[in-house]
Parts: sequence; C-alpha cells; structure tokens
Amino acid sequence: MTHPNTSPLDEGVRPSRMDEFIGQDDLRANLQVFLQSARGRGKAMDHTLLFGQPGLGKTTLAQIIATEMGVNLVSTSGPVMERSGDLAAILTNLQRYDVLFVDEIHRMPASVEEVLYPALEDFKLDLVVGQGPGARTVKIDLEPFTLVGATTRMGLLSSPLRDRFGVMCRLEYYTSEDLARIVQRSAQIQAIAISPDGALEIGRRSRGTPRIANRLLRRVRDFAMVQGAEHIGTEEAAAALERLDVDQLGLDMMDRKILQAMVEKFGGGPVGVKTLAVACCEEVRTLEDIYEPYLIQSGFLKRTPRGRVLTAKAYEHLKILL
Ligand SMILES: Nc1ncnc2c1ncn2[C@@H]1O[C@H](COP(=O)(O)OP(=O)(O)OP(=O)(O)O)[C@@H](O)[C@H]1O
Repeated sequence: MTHPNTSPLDEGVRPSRMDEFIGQDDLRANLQVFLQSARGRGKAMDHTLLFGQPGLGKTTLAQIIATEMGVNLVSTSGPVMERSGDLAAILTNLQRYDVLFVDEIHRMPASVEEVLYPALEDFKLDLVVGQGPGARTVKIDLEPFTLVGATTRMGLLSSPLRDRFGVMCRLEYYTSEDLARIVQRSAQIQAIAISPDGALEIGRRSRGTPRIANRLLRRVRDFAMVQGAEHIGTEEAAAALERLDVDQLGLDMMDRKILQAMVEKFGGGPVGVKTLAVACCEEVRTLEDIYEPYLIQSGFLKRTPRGRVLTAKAYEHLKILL
C-alpha cells in the first residue's frame, strides 16, 4: 500500500525481504524466528501489531511478512472501513494464510472492530442478517489469515483488540549509522554516487526516519546533479540540506517554528498541545504524531503533567540559530 506521504519513488527502494531490512535488529531477529516457526508448522503467522512513528517501516514490514510467508498482502486502513460490511467483504475474500494489513488500526470504528474479534480468534464471521426481532446471526468460516495492524498510537487501541495480537513489535527511531546504510542502499538502487560520509551526513539529519532519509537523498541528488558534482560527499550533502532548511541537528522549519513559538509566546512552557498547535498553525494530530515524538526523543521538549516544556538543549540550539 502506498502511504499518502510515500512517493512512488519510495516503492523502488522499499526492501522486500527481511535480510534487506536495515536496523531494528532485535525486532528483526524476533520476527525472523516467528516467521520460521510459522512456516515450519505450516500455519499462519500469529496476528502482529506494529507500532511506531510514521515512516519507520511498518508498511514495509507487513509486506515483508507476506513475502516471507509466500502469501498475498491485502491492505486497508482503519478509517477507510466505515461499516462492518466493509471489513466482512475483505475477510471473506482472503485466501489461506494471507496477510491482512490494517494501517492506522486505532482509527477503526468500534462497530467494525467487533466484527474482527471472532475473525481473529476462531477465523469465523458472525453476520447479522435482517433487522429487529427477525434478525439472526449466521456464522461464516473464514480462511486462516494473519492480521498485521499498524499504529502510531498504541494507547488509543482498545484493550480487547490489543489482547488479540500474539506478536507486538515496537519500531524505534533509527540510528544515524543505520540511516546511512539505508541511504547507501537506496543510492545504489537509484544509481546515485554517494560517499559513506555523504550518506552519514544525510542519515544524521533525517529525524531517525527512513522515509525522510530517502526523500532527502533524492533532493540532495537534485542539487548535486544541477551543480555538476560527480558524487555526493559530506560537503555536497551539507550544502544541499542547508538549502532544504534542514539544520545541523536535522530539525526542519516546522520543528524550529514549534521551539521558537514556545520561547516567544509561552516563555518556554508549560503549554498544552492544543494551544501550541494553534500558535503554530498546525493540526494537533500532526503535532502529536510527527513533530513532538522526535523533539521529545532528541531532548528538545519535555512532556510534564502541566504541558510541554522546552529543555536547556533547545535554548542552546535556538541561540545558535537566532
Ligand atoms: N528498515 C528499513 N530499511 C530500508 N528501508 C526502509 C526501512 N524502513 C523503511 N524503509 C523505507 O522507508 C519508506 C517508508 O517506510 P514505510 O512506508 O514502511 O513506513 P511506515 O512506518 O509504514 O509509515 P506509515 O505508518 O507512515 O505508513 C519505505 O519506502 C522504505 O523504502
């Protein structure tokens, strides 16, 4: 499935097998064991929940699980399934051991979720036929399948749904070194000449996220090409990233806008996320899902019971930039 933020160009570099998937070593090693065991037993892989920030590889892993199991990947997303019939139609079309990937599974309506419970547990569908006193339930057998759910918000998942996943995988932000390896792999596939140092420069500034690393690689390539550079080294990468408004620590314009708003409008906090979103002209969800986790993880922001607070590291960084 193509994510709205995923350019078709991303598809060419998306790893299709587990041994091409870079980083997340513990998670990868565990998944490999579960896949091998399922294949050995001739059964479907257990239902798997992938959680982590956008662009860390959830869709990629779902695709890999299907490929490694030798089955089809059927993709949908929580908010797309409005009525229980939407999910029932998908479930009844699945073939034996197929992988059903549900992105943003925390946004699935409760009525649809209820249809999913018996399907996950017994591979059965309880269909209600008719209305009022004459209504009756018909049980339909489904082919065994694997649900791979992806979410950025583990906390928003209902506990009955969470409990039905046998495998839980948390994707972490990638290290700069792993991102550099991802950049080098993508560069090789796209015939872009880049030095290990150049790849590391991009890796360092990609907010721990492969999707961003791949996007920055393409933009840095554009600058290098137009300027006639033979290959991308540290200098070429740094100069291009500067022009793309990605600073030395990898913060982009929006990150800095958030930090600056906190200093200028709220005296460094504490401030509630809704107020901060209004001040930055950004949606609360985007702020919470995309910007805040990275700013917190990299030590610029702190979450306190009274709201978000700027850290000393953020002040120091802003001083350099102001
Ligand atoms: N471990 C990895 N190794 C190499 N490339 C990766 C890895 N993880 C992700 N990528 C690349 O990053 C891009 C984004 O990954 P993906 O679409 O799987 O993210 P996601 O977590 O599903 O994001 P979202 O939840 O926003 O859809 C992919 O096109 C893929 O090429």
